[in-house]
Amino acid sequence: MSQEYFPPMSKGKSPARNNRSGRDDGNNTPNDVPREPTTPGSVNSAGRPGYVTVGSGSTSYHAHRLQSILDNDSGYGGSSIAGDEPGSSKLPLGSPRTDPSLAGDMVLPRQSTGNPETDYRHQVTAISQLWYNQQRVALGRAINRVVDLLQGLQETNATWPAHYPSVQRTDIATHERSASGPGLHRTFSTVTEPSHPPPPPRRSMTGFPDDESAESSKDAEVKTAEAPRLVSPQIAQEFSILKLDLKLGSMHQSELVHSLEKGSVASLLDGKIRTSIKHLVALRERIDDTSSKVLVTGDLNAGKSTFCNALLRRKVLPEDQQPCTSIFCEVLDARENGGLEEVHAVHKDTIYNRHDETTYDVFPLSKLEQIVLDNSTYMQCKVYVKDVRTVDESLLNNGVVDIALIDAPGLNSDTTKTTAIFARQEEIDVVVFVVSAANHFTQSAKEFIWAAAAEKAYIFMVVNGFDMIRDQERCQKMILDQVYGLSPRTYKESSELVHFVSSNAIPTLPPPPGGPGGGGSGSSSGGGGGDEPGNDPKGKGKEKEKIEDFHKLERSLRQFVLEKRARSKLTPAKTYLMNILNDVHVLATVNVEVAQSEIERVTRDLEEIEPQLESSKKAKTEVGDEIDQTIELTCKDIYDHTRNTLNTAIFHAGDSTLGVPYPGLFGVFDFADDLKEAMLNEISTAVTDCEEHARIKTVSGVNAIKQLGIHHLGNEYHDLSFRSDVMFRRRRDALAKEIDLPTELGDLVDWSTLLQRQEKVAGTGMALTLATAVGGRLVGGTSWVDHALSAAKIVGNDNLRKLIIPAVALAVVSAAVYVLQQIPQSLPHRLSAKLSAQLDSMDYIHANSTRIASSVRKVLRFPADNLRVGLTRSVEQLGSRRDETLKTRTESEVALKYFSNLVRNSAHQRTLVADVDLDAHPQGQVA
Ligand SMILES: Nc1nc2c(ncn2[C@@H]2O[C@H](COP(=O)(O)OP(=O)(O)OP(=O)(O)O)[C@@H](O)[C@H]2O)c(=O)[nH]1
Repeated sequence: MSQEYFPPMSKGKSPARNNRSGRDDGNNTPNDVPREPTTPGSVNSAGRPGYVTVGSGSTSYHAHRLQSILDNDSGYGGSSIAGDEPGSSKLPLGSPRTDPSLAGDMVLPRQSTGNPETDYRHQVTAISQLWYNQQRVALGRAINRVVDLLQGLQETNATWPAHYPSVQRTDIATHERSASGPGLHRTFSTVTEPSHPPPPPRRSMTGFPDDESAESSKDAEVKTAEAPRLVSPQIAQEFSILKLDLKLGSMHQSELVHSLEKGSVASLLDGKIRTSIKHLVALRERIDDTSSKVLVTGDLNAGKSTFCNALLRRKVLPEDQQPCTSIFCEVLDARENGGLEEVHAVHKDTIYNRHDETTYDVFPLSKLEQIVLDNSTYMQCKVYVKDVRTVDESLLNNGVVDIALIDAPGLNSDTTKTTAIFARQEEIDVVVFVVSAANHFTQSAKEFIWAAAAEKAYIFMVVNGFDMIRDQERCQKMILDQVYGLSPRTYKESSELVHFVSSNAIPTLPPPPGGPGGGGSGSSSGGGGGDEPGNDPKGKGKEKEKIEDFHKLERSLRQFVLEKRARSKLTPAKTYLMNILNDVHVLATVNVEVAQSEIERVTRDLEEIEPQLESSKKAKTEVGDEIDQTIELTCKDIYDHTRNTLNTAIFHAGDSTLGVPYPGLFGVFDFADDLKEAMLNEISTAVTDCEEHARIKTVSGVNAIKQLGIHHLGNEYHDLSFRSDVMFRRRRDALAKEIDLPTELGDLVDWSTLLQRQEKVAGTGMALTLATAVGGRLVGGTSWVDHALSAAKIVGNDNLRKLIIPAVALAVVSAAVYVLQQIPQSLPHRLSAKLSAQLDSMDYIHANSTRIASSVRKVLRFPADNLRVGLTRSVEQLGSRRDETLKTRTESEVALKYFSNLVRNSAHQRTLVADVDLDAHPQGQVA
C-alpha cells in the first residue's frame, strides 16, 4: 500500500530519490506519476497545485468534487471552517499551501497516470490525507480548548482550592485489586462491601457526607477526623491523569490526600495541571509533526534486535543469545545525517542535538555492539544507516513519513519503568512489543503493557521465535488469550496487530566489518542476502512460510504506522484528551457538589450566626447598662447601710456604760478611759458589721454578674475566681489611734442627764433644784433664782439670813452627793457626745461608708469588665465569623458557577473529541 504515498513536499524529497529501486513494479509508486516541470509541489496558474483527472482522461463528478475539496482545504480551517464537529461535511478543507505544516502530510496527485487503477489509488490517498487532516485539525482545536480549560481551572484552583476526589479505604482495596489490569476494568464497578451499601448513583460520584465540606467553618477546624470525600471506585479508576502520585510509608494516596492540608492538595493539583498543559502543547506539536517513532520493546532476549535487523534487512543491531542491549538504540535514515552512516552515542543526562557534537560521541557502525553492551557511559545512541530497501518496502523511509526504529533494552525489574516512561513520550507513535513465543508474557511484560495502555490504545505485538514452537496452534491460542487480558483493543484487531513470526528466518545483509554478528558473516538462519526466500529446495516450503508471515507483519506494520497514522499519531492525542477531559469532568462534578454543599452549609451557618450576632450586640449594650446599674445600686445600698449603722452606733454609744464597771469616785478617770475604749470598740464592731454586710452584698453582686455572663456567653464565659474573705483585710479604721479624747472634770457632770433624772428621783428634787439654783447662779444664774431672792428680801433679811445659810449648805452638800452619784450615768453621755463631735470633725461615718462602698465597686468591676470584654469579644467573633461565612458563600457561589460551567464544557468537549473517529478511516471504506 506504500505506493499510495508521495514524498512530502515540505522536505523537498525528489521523486528520483524516493524511487531508488528505479524499477517500474506496476505498483504505482509516486515515481510513476508524471510530474509537471515545477516539482515538487508544482502549482497551477492560480497558484494552487494541480490534480489528476480521475479515470481515463474524462472528468468525472468525483474528480471535480475532490479537486474542489483539495483546492479549498487549508488543513487548518480558515473561511471553510464551519464548526467544531468532526466528521461534519463542512469541516476544514483547503489548500495545503496555506499551511506549511500540512505540506509534509499531503499527497497530491497532479495528473492522470493513464492507469485508472493508479489514479483511483491516488484519489483514495488524497481522500485519506484530507480525512487525516480533518481529524488532526479537530484534535488540534480540542487541544487548544482543553489547554484554555485547564488554565481556567488552574486560576480557580488558586483562589478556591479545588477539592480532590478520593475513595474510601474499602473501595481503595477493591480498586487496587481490580486495577491490576485493564482487562478487569468493569469487574469492580459493582463491588462493594456488604456492610457499606453502594451510594445512590448521583451521590456515588460525589457522595460527600453532609458535614464534610464544612472545612472552613469554626466547627470544622476543631473536627479531628474528616470523613473522606467519596467517589465510586470506578470513577477513581477513570481518574487517571490528574491522579496525585503520592507515596508515604504504608499510607495509601487517598489517605495521604486527606491527611494533607487543603492548600497542599491544591498546589499538588496545580502541578499536575501544569504538567498536563505542557503535555498537551507537546501533543499538539506532535500531531503536526511528520516524523514517526516506533519503539521496539519486549522481554530480555525475545529477539528485538533480530526483529529490527529483519525489518532493516541488515544486521545493524547486535544480536546475542544473552541479553546484550543495555541502551536505547534509535535507528534513523542516514540521509538525516548528511548521508553518513554513524553511531552518535548520547552522553548521559544530555539532550541530543545532532548539530551540537558536545552532546554525543561519534563512532562507526562497527563499534555499535561495544556501545550497546556498555551502559555505563551512554543512555542512548542514534544509529544512522543507509536504507537498503526500496521506498515501497522500507520502514525507515517510505516517502511520506520519516520513521525511526528504537530498539529498547529488554524488560526486567530495572528497565520496565524506564521503558514505560520512554514509551509514554509523545513522540513515540507506535509501540511494537516483541514477546518470545516460548516464554509468553512475563510479569515485566504485563506491567509494561498495562502502563503503556494508558496512552497507547493499540500495541503491535510480535510473537517471535515461532519456529521453536511445536504446537503452534496451542501457542497462538494461549498468547491471544493473554493479549485479550492485557490489551482488549489490540486483541480485537489481532489479525492486524498480533503476528507470529521467526525474525531470524529473514535474510539480511551482512553486518559491517567488525560490527554486529562478527565481521560480516552474512545473513541469519534464513540465509541469503536478498529479499527473496532462500533457494534451498529442501527447506523452501517452511522458510517461505516464515518469510511470508514476516511480509504480512511488515505490511501490517507499515499500514499501522503509515496508513493508519491517524491511530498512531492522533490516538495518543485523542486518548490523552479523553482522559484529561474525563478527569476534569470528574473533578468539576465533585467540586460542584462541594460548592453546593458549602453554600448550603454557610447559608445554614449564616441563619444561625445572624440572630446570634444581633442578640449578642443587644446583650452587649443592655448587659453593660445592667451591670452598671447593679454596681451602682449595690454600692449605694452599702453606703447607706454603713452610714446608718455607724450613725446609730455612735449615737447610742453613750446610752450605757457598755458593761464597764464603775469603780467609784476615786477610779472615775480609769472608768472614763475604759468607757472610751468600749465605745470605740462598739463603733469598730459596727464598722466590721458593715463590712460583713458589704461582703455578702458583693458576693451576691459577683454571682449576679456571673449569671449574666453565663446567660449571654454560655461556655465562652470565663469565670474569675473571687475570694470574698480577702476583702477588707487591711483595717483602715484604726480608730483608737486616731481618736484623742481626754477626760475633763466637766465630763463628770452632765446637766441634761441630771435634769432628766431629777424628775424621776423625788427625794433629790429639792436639793437638785437648790443645787441647780446655786449652780445656776454660779454659772451665770437663772431668773427664777433671782425671783426667789427678791421674795426673800420681802420676808425679811434677818430671818432669812438665819435660815438660808444652813439651807444652802445642805443643798450644796446634797447636790454634790447627787452629782457624784450620777457620774456613771453622766460620763457615757458626755464622752459619747465628745466622741461624736470628734468623729464628726473627722467625717468618720462618710469616710468609712465611702471606703466600704468603693471597695465593693472595685471588686464588682472585675467580673463586670470581664463580662464586658467577653461580650465585646463575642460580638467581634460572631462578626468576623459572619464576614468569613459571607466570603465563603460568595467564593463558593463563584466556584459553583465556574465548576457547573466546567462540567458542561468538559462534557461537551469530550463529546467532540469522542466524535473524532480515528477508526473510521475513509481509505478502507473507499477501497
Ligand atoms: N530460533 C529463533 N531464534 C531467534 C529468533 N529471533 C531471535 N533469535 C535468537 O534469540 C537470541 C536473542 O536475540 P536478540 O535479538 O539479541 O534478542 P533481544 O531481545 O534483542 O535481546 P536483548 O535486547 O539483549 O534483551 C539470538 O541468539 C537470536 O539469534 C527467532 O525467531 N527464532
